Amino acid sequence: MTEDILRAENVGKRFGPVTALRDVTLRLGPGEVLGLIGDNGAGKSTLIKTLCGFHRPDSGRILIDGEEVHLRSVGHARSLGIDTVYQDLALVDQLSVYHNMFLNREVVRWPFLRNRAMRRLARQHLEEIGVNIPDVTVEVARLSGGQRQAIAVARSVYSARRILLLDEPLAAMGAKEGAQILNLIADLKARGDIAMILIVHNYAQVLDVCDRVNLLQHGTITFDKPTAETSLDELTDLVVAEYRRGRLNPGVR
Ligand SMILES: Nc1ncnc2c1ncn2[C@@H]1O[C@H](COP(=O)(O)OP(=O)(O)OP(=O)(O)O)[C@@H](O)[C@H]1O
Repeated sequence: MTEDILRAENVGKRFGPVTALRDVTLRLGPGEVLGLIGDNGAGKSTLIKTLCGFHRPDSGRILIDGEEVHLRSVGHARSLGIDTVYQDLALVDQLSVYHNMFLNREVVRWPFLRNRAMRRLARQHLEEIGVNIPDVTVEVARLSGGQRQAIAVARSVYSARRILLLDEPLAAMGAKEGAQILNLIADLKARGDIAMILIVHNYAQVLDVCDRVNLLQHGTITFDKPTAETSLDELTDLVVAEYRRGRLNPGVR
């Protein structure tokens, strides 16, 4: 069996009285695309933020290539090859599109930033993925939600080296932009050298682009199957059943 590139074992995370993650065990194989689904508040974002070094787990452990790591920060995780696209984006509103695309990895010929090169590369990257931003020098504050999302995804896709975590990359996207991002994820997957975990609410999209799917319920993974062995009906039934149970037994957290 190939070794998992990323693994969480019995990870727990609490926020005061709320148990956001309970005994989460998750694995990600090299080049694999894992879809993470679950109800609102199930703990999906908390799990991504724990795997990318933003939150420290209260219990359990995280392993990269079979070796336990203690992620100290997002920067530390990035240095180990884990890049993230957050739900709440982390673009700098006052900076231009191209500056945002190269944030923290500016093209420099010491001591000067190579603005012209960054503008050209930003234009080229966006064009390659079919995202239409007419002017890469405008501040991102002036762009639509979908365009901002596209820039955040494009930025990570071009800098990702081993593991890319995407928290709802398709939120705030129109159908066309969403399809472009899905194509981009499919292209990256075809390259075969980047493993991804993807939070997506649309199960048809999960089945389209992911190799395996995990369902998170009340902070625990309760379902883990290759997408080839499941269906839209099964995924929908799981969530409807959970919804019924949750409404009948509130406070199970
Ligand atoms: N920083 C925080 N402080 C306190 N509670 C938090 C914090 N982050 C998350 N939570 C709580 O942890 C639980 C899981 O939240 P999380 O955002 O991980 O869920 P989610 O599955 O990503 O939901 P959604 O699909 O709505 O984004 C929720 O009850 C949430 O209120």
